[in-house]
Amino acid sequence: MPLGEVVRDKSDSRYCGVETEFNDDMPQLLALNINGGFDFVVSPLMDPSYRPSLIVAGNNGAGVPPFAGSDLVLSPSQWSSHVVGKISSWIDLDSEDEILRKDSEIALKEEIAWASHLSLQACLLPTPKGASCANYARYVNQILQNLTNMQLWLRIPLEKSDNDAMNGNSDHLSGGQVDSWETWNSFRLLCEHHSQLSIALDVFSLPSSNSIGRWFGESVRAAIIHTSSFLTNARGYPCLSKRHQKLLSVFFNHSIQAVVSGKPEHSLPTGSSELAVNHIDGLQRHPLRPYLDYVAYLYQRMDPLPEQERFELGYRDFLQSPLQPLMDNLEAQTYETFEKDSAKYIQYQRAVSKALMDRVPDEEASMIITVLMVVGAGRGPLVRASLQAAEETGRKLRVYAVEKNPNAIVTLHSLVKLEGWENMVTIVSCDMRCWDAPEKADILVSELLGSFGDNELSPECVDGAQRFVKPDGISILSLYVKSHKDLVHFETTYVVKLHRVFMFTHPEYSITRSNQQYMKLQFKMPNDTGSTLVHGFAGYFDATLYKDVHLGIEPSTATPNMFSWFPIFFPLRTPVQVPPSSPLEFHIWRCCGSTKEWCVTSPSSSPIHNSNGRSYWVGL
Ligand SMILES: C[S@@+](CC[C@H](N)C(=O)[O-])C[C@H]1O[C@@H](n2cnc3c(N)ncnc32)[C@H](O)[C@@H]1O
Repeated sequence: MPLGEVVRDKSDSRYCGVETEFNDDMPQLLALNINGGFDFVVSPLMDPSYRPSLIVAGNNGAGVPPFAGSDLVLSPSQWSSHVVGKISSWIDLDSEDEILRKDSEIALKEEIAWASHLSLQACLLPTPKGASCANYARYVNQILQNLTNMQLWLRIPLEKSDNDAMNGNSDHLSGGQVDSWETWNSFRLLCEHHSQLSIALDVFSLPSSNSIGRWFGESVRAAIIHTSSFLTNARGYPCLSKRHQKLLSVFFNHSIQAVVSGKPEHSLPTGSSELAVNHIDGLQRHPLRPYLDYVAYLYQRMDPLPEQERFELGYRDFLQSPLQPLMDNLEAQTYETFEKDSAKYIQYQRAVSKALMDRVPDEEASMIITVLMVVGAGRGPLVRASLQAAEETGRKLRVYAVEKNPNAIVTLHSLVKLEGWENMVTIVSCDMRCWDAPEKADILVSELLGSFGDNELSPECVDGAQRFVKPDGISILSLYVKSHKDLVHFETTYVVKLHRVFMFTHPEYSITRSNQQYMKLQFKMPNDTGSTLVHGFAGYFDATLYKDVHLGIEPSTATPNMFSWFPIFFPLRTPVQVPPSSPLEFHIWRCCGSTKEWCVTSPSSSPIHNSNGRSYWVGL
């Protein structure tokens, strides 16, 4: 699907389109570009000289808008897979000139209606012309209410002047400063963040990295790269600066497609193979082919997506309710997903091995039996990891597998039989908080962490189980911290440092530790970022299983290739706009039963979210 998600793969080249001029011979235009190697064309749908007022005045209302051919010139699948409609760029719905404004209103609706008739997947809307775009946004908003599947890509130049470099050609901000993000932000706010409104970024020279970073939190669908942005390499071929190259890789990583635009600006050296092969299968070589080849080269040289990221592709930016493993009984499918995450169990096995060696000296390995309890055993992967640790360290183990889900217990029983663990493993079908253990444990193994560490069943359930750990016993998980990061997008590597929020240790016998906690965090926006819109906060955890063996998803120390946990997202009901250099103050409370409440107090106050756990709580 040329206009669909870009799945990075060496065999997949469906990522690059081309912007074309008006051409009423659509079959020829398409053939030239598709045979020339492009995946889709961004093409005007209507003669650019058309103005509704002229037709109505001159033809007594009988005129037919001069569209690029009829719908019959291409097949429905060609229209929808290979054409992005480019809405006329003269359109200016906020013009002071009333005739132009009226013409713009009519033409915009006509062109969008035609594009819908053709079932195009997307239309490129022209860049808002002035500081005010209210009428343009009003019309687009009306259109969005009635669109079925089509996406509207608002064309926005990637530009932001530095504070001191006033740029006289600004059409966005007072005082001559340009920050095109502001234009986009105001437009999408007027359209209430409609999910079918997205962005096509026009890339010329590049602003600061911090300000570019904001765009990766937005729904950018295409990056339009102009031939004038290309440099010339030693062999005379077009190439991009290092910063542009890096930007393009990040675009590809965010499934943003490239579109080459403009006239060829590189006359290739005489005798080059490009010039020699100017006919392929009887067709003229595409004049923009060297630009496409260069973009293709950048795409192809990227490493293929790692297995884990491939697995996670379908989950990108998809909000899921956290699991409730105590209140609900998890399903087989969920356990199966956990069990595929071998990175997690390898860490547990390492931690149990270290604990066993600390607990039992080599000389006594054959005489001492260590009592290990897995609480929340599910279908047994931690039991298996523990037994493997015993085998690899030559220690003897007696395992209790405690699980409250009766369905998982069925699997545990058949696993024990199948693996011949009958003499080593006792299955206990019960809630760990009320189990009357027949003996005390040397090692307690648990894994009841949520994405934010404490937002599932730790620490409450694990606290409930520590009754049956020997006073000098070991808890594997022994410590976990949760950290916070402000966020505009799940994949954004954002510019502020992570902060530590809450910390829990196990076993915990101190009566002074309260599971109810409060933290105020202050983030400061860098001053070259421009304004940002904060939609919420991401939460991560990092856990020490035992000594130096850790497990976590906090990005700077994340356990490689582990996919059981995605970050948690604390949304803000209304996004908060944060000016550059301004502090962003966030408060979070951990209340009874791990319920969270949160709010922002600077630069402006939000309501307290999830007051009294009214919307989300963990059933304990
Ligand atoms: C996140 S799952 C992990 C399962 C298993 N350790 C794994 O890695 O696949 C947590 C398990 O703990 C169980 N559980 C939750 N609360 C429990 C409780 N209070 N007592 C016993 N089991 C509990 C759930 O039924 C679930 O099987």
